[in-house]
Amino acid sequence: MTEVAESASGSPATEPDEVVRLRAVRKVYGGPGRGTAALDGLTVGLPRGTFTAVMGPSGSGKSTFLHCAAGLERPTSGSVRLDGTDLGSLGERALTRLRRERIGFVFQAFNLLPALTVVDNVTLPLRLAGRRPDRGAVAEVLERVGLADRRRHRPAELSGGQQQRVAIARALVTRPAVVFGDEPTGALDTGNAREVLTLLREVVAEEGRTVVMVTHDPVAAAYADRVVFLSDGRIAGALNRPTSERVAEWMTRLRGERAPTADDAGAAGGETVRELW
Ligand SMILES: Nc1ncnc2c1ncn2[C@@H]1O[C@H](COP(=O)(O)OP(=O)(O)OP(=O)(O)O)[C@@H](O)[C@H]1O
Repeated sequence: MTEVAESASGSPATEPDEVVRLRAVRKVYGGPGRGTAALDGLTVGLPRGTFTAVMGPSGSGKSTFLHCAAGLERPTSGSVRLDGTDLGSLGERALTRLRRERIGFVFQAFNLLPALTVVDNVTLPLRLAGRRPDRGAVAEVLERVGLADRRRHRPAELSGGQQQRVAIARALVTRPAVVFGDEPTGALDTGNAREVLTLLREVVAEEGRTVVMVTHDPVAAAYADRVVFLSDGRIAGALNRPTSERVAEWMTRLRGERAPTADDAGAAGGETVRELW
């Protein structure tokens, strides 16, 4: 986890190297002035080389956050920077190119093409981007996800956990600035989920990749360096070095009548929003 060095004045001496920065992001479906805001002025930064889990009650804005951060949806107002690029300044084609080249996605459904072999599924994003897959890089990524001996298999010949590892290899093969996961373990049994989460942890710890994962599962969230909690489209708080028990406590409070207070954050070993952002 990147720590921000404090100067004598108490302000950060150096900015953490942030891969993603959302500033005052608001997203209103159905147009401004109508409906409620799925994101309501959200400001958050995600340091490079960290694993962040995003949690919150149903409807709190997790998917909308992920979609805005990854350039899949445009905010109604506010800004999103990804790896130094202001996404709002990009037209549709440039945004599509940035998504292909700088972002990896892993979803709950593995979204593999059934007719293609493992290696062809993994290299698809490169080929779509008009790049020739580098054999060494592909072999390396298959080795990383433990599927070097399955390269000629088709998805139907693999377990769910193996299929999700193919999807992770596909997300990693472009060496993206950030990998976004939307419930990546939601369709897996406990053992396969643990394998996939361990793999995500390893690519962060050993390769310095940045992973951001939406999850409903406190056990999954405990694999992250930090859990960011959303409530009603806002940041409700965050936990560094989370345990599943503390994450579950936070979720219980967030599902209750009131949002956690600074006292709750202290009691749960968490940090208040002000301390983090
Ligand atoms: N395309 C859409 N059109 C209209 N409203 C939407 C759309 N997508 C999301 N919303 C609304 O925005 C709010 C936030 O939704 P979002 O899917 O981001 O929440 P979530 O935390 O991911 O929920 P869940 O855990 O149930 O998946 C909800 O009130 C939802 O109904």
